[in-house]
Amino acid sequence: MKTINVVAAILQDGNKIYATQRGYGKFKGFWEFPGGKIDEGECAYEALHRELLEELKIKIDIDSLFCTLDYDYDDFHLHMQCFLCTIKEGTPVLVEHQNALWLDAANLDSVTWLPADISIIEKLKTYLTEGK
Ligand SMILES: Nc1nc2c([nH]c(=O)n2[C@@H]2O[C@H](COP(=O)(O)OP(=O)(O)OP(=O)(O)O)[C@@H](O)[C@H]2O)c(=O)[nH]1
Repeated sequence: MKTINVVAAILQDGNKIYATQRGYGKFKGFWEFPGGKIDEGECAYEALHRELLEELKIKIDIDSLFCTLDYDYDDFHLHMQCFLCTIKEGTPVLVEHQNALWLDAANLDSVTWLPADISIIEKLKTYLTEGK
């Protein structure tokens, strides 16, 4: 099975995280962290800066790696690196996504996350409530 390497931004503003809703494709309507595939020749950081500029028209600061994740979808293996980030410049504009929400720990379960993201959500709740 082919592996795709993806980077995702866990955008933080105080105790809230930015969730975006996919606007196209097989998982249209599911919620995710903004980001996308690492292109050939790019490092993870370059890919994340590029994706956030393309998808949301924002410049970000990448603060730290929150987690890496491996997940088997039916047709590919996902390897995803998730970074804690903050917005450096701009206000998000939804170029590809159909909706977006700032969610705190109590509301993280109020949307339907992509299957691979469910394990991150549990970890994020602990991080947001206990700071670890
Ligand atoms: N961005 C993002 N992708 C995720 C998450 N969780 C998850 O399973 N994925 C999967 O990772 C892949 C990322 O691809 P993408 O479609 O966002 O990437 P892209 O913008 O480079 O793609 P495209 O232009 O080829 O559609 C998708 O298959 C998506 O379902 C997540 O939280 N954020």
